Amino acid sequence: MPRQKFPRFHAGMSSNVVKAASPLASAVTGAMELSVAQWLLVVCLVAFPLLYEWSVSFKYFCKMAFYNGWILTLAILAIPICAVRGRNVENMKVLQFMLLHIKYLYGIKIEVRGWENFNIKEPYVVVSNHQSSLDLLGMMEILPSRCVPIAKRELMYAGTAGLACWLAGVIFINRKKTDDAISVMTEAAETMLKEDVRVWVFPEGTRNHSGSLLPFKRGAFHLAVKAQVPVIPVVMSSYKDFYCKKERKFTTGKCTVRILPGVHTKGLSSDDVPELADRVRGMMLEAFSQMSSERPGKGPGGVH
Ligand SMILES: CCCCCCCCCCCCCCCCC(=O)SCCNC(=O)CCNC(=O)[C@H](O)C(C)(C)COP(=O)(O)OP(=O)(O)OC[C@H]1O[C@@H](n2cnc3c(N)ncnc32)[C@H](O)[C@@H]1OP(=O)(O)O
Ligand SMILES: CCCCCCCC/C=C\CCCCCCCC(=O)OC[C@@H](O)COP(=O)(O)O
Repeated sequence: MPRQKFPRFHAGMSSNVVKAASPLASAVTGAMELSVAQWLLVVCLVAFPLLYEWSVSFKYFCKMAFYNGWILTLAILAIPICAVRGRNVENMKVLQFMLLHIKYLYGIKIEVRGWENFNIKEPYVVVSNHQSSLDLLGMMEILPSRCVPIAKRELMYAGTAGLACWLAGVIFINRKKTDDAISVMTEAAETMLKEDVRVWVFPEGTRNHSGSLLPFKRGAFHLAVKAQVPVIPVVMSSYKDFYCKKERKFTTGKCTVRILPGVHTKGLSSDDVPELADRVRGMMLEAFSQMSSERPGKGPGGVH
């Protein structure tokens, strides 16, 4: 004879009794039924917002991780769209369009001054200061049409972002091999004229958040002199009020981007490059200090 199976209702019955008795006890019983994984999830869901609001560093890491992760994700969408055209500077418009909203996500207000200085039909070289990877926001705000940045070669290997950059015609240079970098930039001078392309260079050659400008590398100026095209300096104001890598600070804030009048290079030769580079750096430093002193409640001493 098959053994009769009795429904095992004892546990259920007792919990029903408890549930009826008190909602608190019911919650406790419910919690006791959670698996370890569910417990971990609950702890994370509670701890994350608390930690995010309480710790400035945690907030900084989350915001930076999301910034990079979001760009890598957007690049997944951008790649097939760009791939239709193949490697083409027009693809930079796709990247620009897809990146423009990020400033809203981060509550960064960008004010642009000097738009009229970009009203030049011929190709030119844009040179700008380089504080952090957040420069991408200011860059995308004003990027002229058919303009490609020069970037360190390592960026090409940054997963989907690297591929998207390559498809958009970003010029990669190997900073460890000066001769290679120079020959890539010499080729760029020819391409600028032949294909009506503008080039964006960070003449400091690396990120610098010291509150001033590093000495300029000369590649951008050789490039402009070789192509005999103007150099247009662009200055992004200090991020210090809302972003500081050292202090792990990243809040909302405002950045001013100033496009300065172009500096002509017609008739200049490579001998004139050091003087040209110094002159442009002087203009940018002056604009940078001026913008810093305009910050509400801050004198020029506010910049370190
Ligand atoms: C929706 C999805 C989106 C996904 C992705 C989104 C991304 C969107 C795209 C955005 C990309 C943004 C990328 C930003 C990345 C920024 C960077 O990577 S910055 C770092 C790279 N850039 C630079 O380094 C540019 C500035 N550097 C230079 O110009 C340098 O001069 C150099 C050419 C790299 C060489 O540097 P170095 O080796 O340090 O040597 P120098 O001392 O500067 O020069 C030595 C010597 O050579 C002369 N010289 C330099 N350049 C030239 C030249 N073109 N022609 C001739 N001669 C040159 C120089 O004058 C020196 O000689 P001198 O006698 O001492 O004067
Ligand atoms: C599967 C591989 C995953 C790789 C993950 C890489 C994460 C990067 C993700 C997104 C890239 C965002 C593009 C940001 C563009 C800005 C680049 C930038 O600012 O480069 C710094 C360079 O100018 C100077 O470098 P150094 O200061 O000399 O150092």
